[in-house]
Amino acid sequence: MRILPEISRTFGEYLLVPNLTDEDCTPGNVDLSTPLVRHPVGQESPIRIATPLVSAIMGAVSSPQLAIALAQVGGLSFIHQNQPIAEQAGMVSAVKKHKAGFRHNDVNIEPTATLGEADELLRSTGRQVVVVTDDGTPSGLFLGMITAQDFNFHRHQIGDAVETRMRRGAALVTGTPGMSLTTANELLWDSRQDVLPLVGDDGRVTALVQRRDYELHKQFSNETVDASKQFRVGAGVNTHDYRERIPALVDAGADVLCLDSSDGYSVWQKHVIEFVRKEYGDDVRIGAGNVVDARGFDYLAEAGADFVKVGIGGGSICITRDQKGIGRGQASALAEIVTARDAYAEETGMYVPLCSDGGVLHDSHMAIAFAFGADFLMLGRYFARFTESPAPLVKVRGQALKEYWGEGSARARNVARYGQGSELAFEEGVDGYIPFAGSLYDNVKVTLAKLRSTMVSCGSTTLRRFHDTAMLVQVSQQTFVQNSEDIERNERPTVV
Ligand SMILES: NC(=O)C1=CN([C@@H]2O[C@H](COP(=O)(O)OP(=O)(O)OC[C@H]3O[C@@H](n4cnc5c(N)ncnc54)[C@H](O)[C@@H]3O)[C@@H](O)[C@H]2O)C=CC1
Ligand SMILES: O=c1[nH]c(=O)c2[nH+]cn([C@@H]3O[C@H](COP(=O)(O)O)[C@@H](O)[C@H]3O)c2[nH]1
Ligand SMILES: [K+]
Repeated sequence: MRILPEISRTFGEYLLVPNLTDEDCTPGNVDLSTPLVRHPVGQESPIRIATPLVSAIMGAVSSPQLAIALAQVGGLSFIHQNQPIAEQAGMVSAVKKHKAGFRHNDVNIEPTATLGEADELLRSTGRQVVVVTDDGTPSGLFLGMITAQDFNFHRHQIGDAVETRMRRGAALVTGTPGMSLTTANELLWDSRQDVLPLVGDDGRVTALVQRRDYELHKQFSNETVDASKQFRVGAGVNTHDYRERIPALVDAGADVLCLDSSDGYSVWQKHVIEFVRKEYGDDVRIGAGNVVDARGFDYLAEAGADFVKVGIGGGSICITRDQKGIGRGQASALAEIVTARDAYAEETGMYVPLCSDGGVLHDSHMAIAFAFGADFLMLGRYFARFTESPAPLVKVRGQALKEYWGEGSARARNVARYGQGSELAFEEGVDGYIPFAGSLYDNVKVTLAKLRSTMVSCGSTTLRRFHDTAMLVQVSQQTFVQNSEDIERNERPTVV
């Protein structure tokens, strides 16, 4: 037995002390881009992301819709692996089919369906338009489009047919498959339509170009896309069915894989990385974890992991520390592993990025994690709160909430991992609710503005410099209560 000579610390126990801010150090000059996968020191990582945030490998968090939104703002999602292989591969390919600027046509309805059904489809998918095809499928013949502006239940009956209100194909301006995005956008603006369908010679819709996407593209010019302008997407894998799951995900177009486990310091993870290298060389990138000390990092880096994920028991839905008694404060774990990462880079010439996973409760914790030296952050609770997450939105006593459950909870039905048949021996996660926070686009914008502002106060315009020069101080509990304890909060609505 050995006891580490330290107290295990979390993000909330630290504050940053500002450094000198000079004329060039402005929020507009801050570059938040970061390497995602291993690369020789001094060279570019083969995959970089402009926004250093990735969504957790969780059923309540990472769906195609969230993955597309997050890629639009420069981050990356990891589609969860706690589902049949074909379903996960289907989600990956749904993201890949969504070329930036060109939306995959996947929400369709028959002309004889009711306006009530069209309304439900618009709401449940969060889309602006439903494409009407003769058989209601994406491969049916294009007949027209229906949007929320085309009907109103004060004027029209819920049971009226879609064909009574849809805009007919003949009256719409359409584009042709293969046209450039610039041409398509020109047509869209000339037509004054919100959506331009691209219709092939066979009368089928291949893609949609939306005005909202154009505006988003202008707003977020740092989309995470591959060489053919398709959004990048990651996928979780496990150490059990990887021989079948990995080839299916690679075929579906996954850009990067990540082992999803509470404990990555195992020979099982080494076997999976070896499998990937043998089958695909460096063409397929795979992150590994989670670990909480330098031994775990060195083992996975040596095994060839493309990035290493840090964090055991720090997640908002985690009960691993109670159930198994394993874990470590996220700040302490990161501090040790950052040193190991830099030593490994020095010795081998290979930089293996670190992902800090879990435990971000406030936006300020993100800044602390980057100051400690994380290359990017994986977030569960943060993204589950948004409109785009797959978690159901519910109302409890008038408050809008999103459901959020851990991958180790009974709800996730992650029974295979324990190798104990259909009985889940014990739970390792919570199944609960968190306050609904609105759209990912609005929230990420505010979060990144805060991060830029913190970095400016600390005199840094890059994450690396921020880490190299950050001065952190450990605080007493009293520091947080002292300045607001006798103020009654004025409950004005705020952006979370
Ligand atoms: N980050 C965290 O603190 C935590 C995360 N979770 C999440 O819960 C989910 C499940 O995680 P785990 O329970 O760690 O799943 P896991 O599948 O990695 O491990 C479950 C058990 O199976 C064993 N095992 C793994 N591969 C094996 C193989 N090929 N042959 C024989 N035995 C093997 C492991 O040693 C372990 O005892 C993941 O989504 C994870 O992210 C759960 C708890 C904590
Ligand atoms: O103890 C746990 N039981 C679970 O059921 C569970 N599910 C996910 N995770 C881990 O938590 C991370 C997300 O954490 P946050 O919500 O704090 O962002 C995730 O990224 C995971 O690392 C779990 N941990
Ligand atoms: K272990």
